[in-house]
Parts: sequence; structure tokens; C-alpha cells
Amino acid sequence: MNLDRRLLKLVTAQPRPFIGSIISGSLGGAALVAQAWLLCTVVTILFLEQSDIAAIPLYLLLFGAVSLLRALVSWTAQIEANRGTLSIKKNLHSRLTAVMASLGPNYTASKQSGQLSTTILRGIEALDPYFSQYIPQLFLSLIIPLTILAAVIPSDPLSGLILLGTAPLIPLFMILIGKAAQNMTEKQWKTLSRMSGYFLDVLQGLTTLKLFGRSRDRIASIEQMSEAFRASTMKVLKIAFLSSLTLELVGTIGTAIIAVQIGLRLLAGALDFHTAFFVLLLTPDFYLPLRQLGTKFHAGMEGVSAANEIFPVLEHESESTHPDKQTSSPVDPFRPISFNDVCVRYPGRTENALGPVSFTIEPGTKTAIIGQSGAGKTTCTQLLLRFITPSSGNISIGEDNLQSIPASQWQRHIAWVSQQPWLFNTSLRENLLMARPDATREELNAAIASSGLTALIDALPEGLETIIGEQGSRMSGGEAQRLAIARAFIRNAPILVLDEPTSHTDPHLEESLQKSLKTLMKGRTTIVIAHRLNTIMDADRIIVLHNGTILQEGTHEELIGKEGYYRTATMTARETGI
Ligand SMILES: Nc1ncnc2c1ncn2[C@@H]1O[C@H](COP(=O)(O)OP(=O)(O)OP(=O)(O)O)[C@@H](O)[C@H]1O
Repeated sequence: MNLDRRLLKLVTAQPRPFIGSIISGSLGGAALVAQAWLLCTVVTILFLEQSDIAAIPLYLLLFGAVSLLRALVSWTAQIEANRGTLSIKKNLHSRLTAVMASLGPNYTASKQSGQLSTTILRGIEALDPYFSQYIPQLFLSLIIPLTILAAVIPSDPLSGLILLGTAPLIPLFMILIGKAAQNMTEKQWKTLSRMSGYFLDVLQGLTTLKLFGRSRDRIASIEQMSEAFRASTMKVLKIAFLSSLTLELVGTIGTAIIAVQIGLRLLAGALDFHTAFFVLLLTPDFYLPLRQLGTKFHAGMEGVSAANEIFPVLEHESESTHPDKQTSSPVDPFRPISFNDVCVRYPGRTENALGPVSFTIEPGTKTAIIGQSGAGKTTCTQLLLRFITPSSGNISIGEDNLQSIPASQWQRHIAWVSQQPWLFNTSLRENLLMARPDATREELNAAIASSGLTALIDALPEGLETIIGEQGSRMSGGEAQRLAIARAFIRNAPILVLDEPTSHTDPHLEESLQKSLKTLMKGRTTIVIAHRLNTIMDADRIIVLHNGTILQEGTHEELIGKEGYYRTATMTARETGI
């Protein structure tokens, strides 16, 4: 019956609007019975008992009042259901975004972005008809037939028995059809998610696809996926139509049986006109809510399929925040940061990406981490940024375990400049202020000057208000790097993590960026992933990583004096000029 325990829990967490909706719907059921009774009475008086004709205006007045009440309660029922649904959607939306924000980029990177956005946006939207229509209808399809039965059985037990005997056929068919349809709805949902992910992937990689001449292949794959989606949607729709047809059939046959037996008994004089008309009027309304439930059955299935996508993401809620284990007292970031036997093993990997490693970063110093590709450098910075957690061992700041500090509180003390800074499709000003929205105009201007962006901004007709395009598409690589450095100046955090931002730039630009970075690093604890060895000679400590473990560590002078990776790499760099 598409009753998902996880979804029902959302209803019971804020039951008031739904209870309001169900009470209003039940009042509507009672009003329906009263309407039928009044109508029958008026018709009976008009045609058969004209001696009571004086009472007709009163009955008509009552009929009008009951009709008004019925309209009012159905409107209230819908409003209340919508209110409850909106609040559930809002709650789910913020829970999902909070989970993703707190699990960080490592979680979102492990999923297809299109798939995630389908889960968040379409998934939550799919729950709208589930809560606003399916759930209230489910209750109404129980309450209204019971109310009608309660009115019919005392007047005409035989008709009551027929109604009672045919009604369960509708939910029975619904369950049987629903079992077959659920798998198909889930398949349809998965195809849509996959298609969204694939489509976004193609859009983002369009330049690469064009250059490799592969865009047509991808378009063909999208067409294939769309076709698969069309086919699975048609299957679901076929089942939905089949279920509607079956339910209509049961309703129609039930109504016909009642009509025939009432007609025969009326002709034989075994039933009075008022009762016969009353039962006949109520019979279609007896089946109506059950038939309506059939038409909303698809909404119910979609809701359960959406829940199957949404709840696995929400399961991470408990991992993303540990309020009980975390202290929220202010953190002093200007203390030694120690990696103590830290190991990291990514899910699905058999080997550690890092560790065990132990080292200490003294406050106010510059630590460079170098090593071949895949050595574990980025993993170290991800740990520091609290995007991932050690599989074993721990990182401490002074006396405190880093894990005991809420991630958001810790991240406030860090500025991060990566090789490919993420720029948003908004103005330059907004992109800069993302680092610290309350930065003053003077701080903003100083950051722009220190990162060498003044000339660029002065040359733009709209200056800081210029929209820079998706992922900064209207900026050059060097300008994007400057913007990232300017953000770090604005952030003004005591800890600076640099995934060497100048490694892919030309020597002239590199020199200029290095100058800005030097100013930025002053007085801060800096951890830099270095790709060009000439930029780290002045580091207080150089850590050489190899296959996740520390191969060498020391200052440039210490390391250059010893045989090993650092000396060989430095010599090669000098020879090749890299
Ligand atoms: N999210 C992830 N899931 C699974 N494995 C990962 C993930 N991120 C990194 N790895 C693996 O962990 C190891 C270390 O990766 P890491 O990115 O830390 O290396 P790196 O030294 O920064 O490399 P590079 O210089 O090429 O950026 C690699 O073998 C990599 O394949």
C-alpha cells in the first residue's frame, strides 16, 4: 500500500496539519451523508408525501448549509495537507543540504552530481503528491466508506453487506498491481537519476568531447538513455492505467449490483423509496474515495521510490555531526598541529592512501609536503581541512583532538587556495566576499591590491560587479588564481593551506603570484603542497611523502645534503628548469 515507515515517521514528527486534514476530510464524509439524506427527503416529500411540503424550505436551507460546510471542510483538508507537506519538504531539504555540506566534497565527489541534484530536487518534489494527496486520500478511503456504511447498514442491511463485500476488492487489486508496479517505478527513477548525472557530465565536459570528436557518441548515449526512460515510463503508465481500469470496474460493478437489487426490491414493494434513493445516491460516493486512491496510487509509488533515494543520503546524518562528542568552546588555532600515526584508507581500496604518518606543524611556520603523484599529499590537506577523517590515529591541535572540534568551527580558521579554485557564476565582488561576507570595503580593496587584481578590475566596465561566468569561464587561469589568493587575504585566517596554486602557470605569472603568496603567508601557519621545488626552499620543514609514508623530512639545506628523493628531484628540476 506504499506505506513507507520512514515517510510515515516524517508525518508523525509533525502530525497536526495531517490530523487537521483527516478530521476535515471525515467531516466532509459526514456532510456527504447528510446531503444525500436531505436530498432524498426533499425528493420524497415532493413526489410522495406532499402533506409535509411546508418543511421543504427548511430542508433546502439545511441542504445549502451542509453543502457550504462540505466545501469548506474539503478546502481546509487540502490546505492543511499542503501545509504539512511544505513543512516536511522544507525540513528534508535543509537536512539533505546540511548532510552534504557537513560530509563535504569527498562525499559529493563519490556520487554523480546530476544524480545528487535529482535526489534533492526531484526526489523532494516527488514527495509532494505523496504527502499532500496520497496519505490524506489513504485515510479518507477508509473513513468515508466506513461513514457511508454506518449510514447504509441501519437503513438497508442487504445493500450494506454488498458494499462491505465488494469494497475490499479495490485495495486487494491495488496491492496486487502495486507489487508489480513498484519495481518498475524504482527502475524508472534510477534511469532518470542516471540520465541526469550523465547529462550533467556531458555538459561539463563538452569542450573535451568536442576536441576529441566524441560529442556525437555521447549524444547517441543520451538518446539511448532517454529511450530507456521513455520505455520505463510507459511501463509504469500502463500499470497505472491498468490499476485505474480495474478499480473503476470494481466500482462500476458494485454500483450496478446495488442498483439492480434495489430496483427489484423497490418494484416488489420490499423497500421504501426514501431508503432506496438514499442508498443509491450514496453508493457511487462509497467507491469514489477508493477509486481516487487508485488514481493517486502512482503518486504513492513515486514517493516510496524517491524515499529509497533520499534516505540513504540521510543515513549519513549521524556521521556528519557528533554534537555529543564535540566541544563548541573557542579554539586557539595558533598551536602545534600534530599528525599522530594517522592512516587513511578510502572506501573500496585495499591499501592505505596515507600512513601511518606522524609529524608536527609548529604555529607560524611554513611546511611543504612534496612527493610523486598519488603519494598522499592531497589526502594530508583533506585531513587538515576536515573533509575526511583518519581511518586510524588522530590529529591534534595543542592538547585538543581535531575530531572533537566541530568541523565548521575549525574551518573558520583556515584559508585554502587550491590549484583549480571554484568560482561561482556571480559577480567578482560576491566571489571574493564568499571568503568572509562581512569584510569591509578597505579589506576588500587591500586583498585585491595584494593579489594583483587591481588592473584587471579597473579595466572591466562593470568593475567588481562583473559576472564571471560558470566556474569563472570569463576569466583566465591566472586571473582565477589571483582571485583565489584574494579570497585567502579576505579570509584572513591563521592557517593557510595551499595546494600549490602556481604550479601550472608561466614563469612570469608565477613570480608575480609567488610575491602575493609570500605576503599572504606572513605570520600564518602555512601548509603547502609543492609541485615546483624552487618555491619551497625557504620552508621551515619539508616532508617528502612516498606511497603514503614519510620518506624524508627536514629543511632544504638538510635534505639537499643527503642522498635521496629530495636531492635527486631538486637536481633534475634544476637541469630541466621545472
Ligand atoms: N576519494 C578517493 N577515493 C579513493 N581513492 C582516493 C581518493 N582520493 C585519493 N585516492 C587515492 O589515494 C592515493 C593518494 O591520493 P592523493 O590525492 O592524496 O595523492 P597526491 O599526492 O595528492 O597526488 P597528486 O600529486 O597527483 O595530486 C592515490 O592512490 C589516490 O588514487
